[in-house]
Amino acid sequence: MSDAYKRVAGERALDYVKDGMVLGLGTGSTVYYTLQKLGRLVQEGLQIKGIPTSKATEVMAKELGIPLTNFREHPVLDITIDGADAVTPKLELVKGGGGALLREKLVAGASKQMIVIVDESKRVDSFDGVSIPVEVVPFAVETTVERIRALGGRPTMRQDGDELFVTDNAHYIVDVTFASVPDVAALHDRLKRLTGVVETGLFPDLASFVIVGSARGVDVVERS
Ligand SMILES: O=C[C@H](O)[C@H](O)[C@H](O)COP(=O)(O)O
Repeated sequence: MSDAYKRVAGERALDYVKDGMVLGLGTGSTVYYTLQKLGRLVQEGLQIKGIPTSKATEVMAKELGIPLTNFREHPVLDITIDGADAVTPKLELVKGGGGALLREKLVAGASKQMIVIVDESKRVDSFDGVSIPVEVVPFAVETTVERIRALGGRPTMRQDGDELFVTDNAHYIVDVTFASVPDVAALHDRLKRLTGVVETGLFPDLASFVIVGSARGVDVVERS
């Protein structure tokens, strides 16, 4: 059922899209449904341009005939539509399950609005024990992992089969859990201060609202 919930949320986000907009195109299995419908709308005449948040999304958008642009031409985007791995009632997000967190954060941060699309399984009360992706440089990665451990995290290097997972930006991902995350922004800041950390998958304040797909249809959740 989760795919049906992803579809309903992913498609609903397009109700907010209008002719002439520049869109941030997120990454993942929920955005998949947004892209499929966006491709159909473009074929029917909708005039938009997109900036993809990953190579995978770029490939899919091109296959679907969605016109693409870049930051040089459009440094400010109207709306980014993207998924998430976990969402709290304050609309704090964990992202990066697909490894695209760095470009996703750059694109969302340059957008007037970020619409997050999830199925209801992504709603959590807190990030206690939730796996948080952290993008790190390969050089001295062992040291960076130990520094993350020293902050109280339980880090695991993300694998891709027998190899380490490599992001679109040629970095690694460390998936980290913390037993208790009382302050999401503070944890992001502590991780970000480590020299080997490029970016974290914690998005404390970027979501404008969240569209949640469930058996009830869709709920639009505002920050509480
Ligand atoms: O790196 C991947 C992204 O942050 C995704 O948006 C996130 O992992 C959610 O993906 P999905 O919609 O496949 O659950």
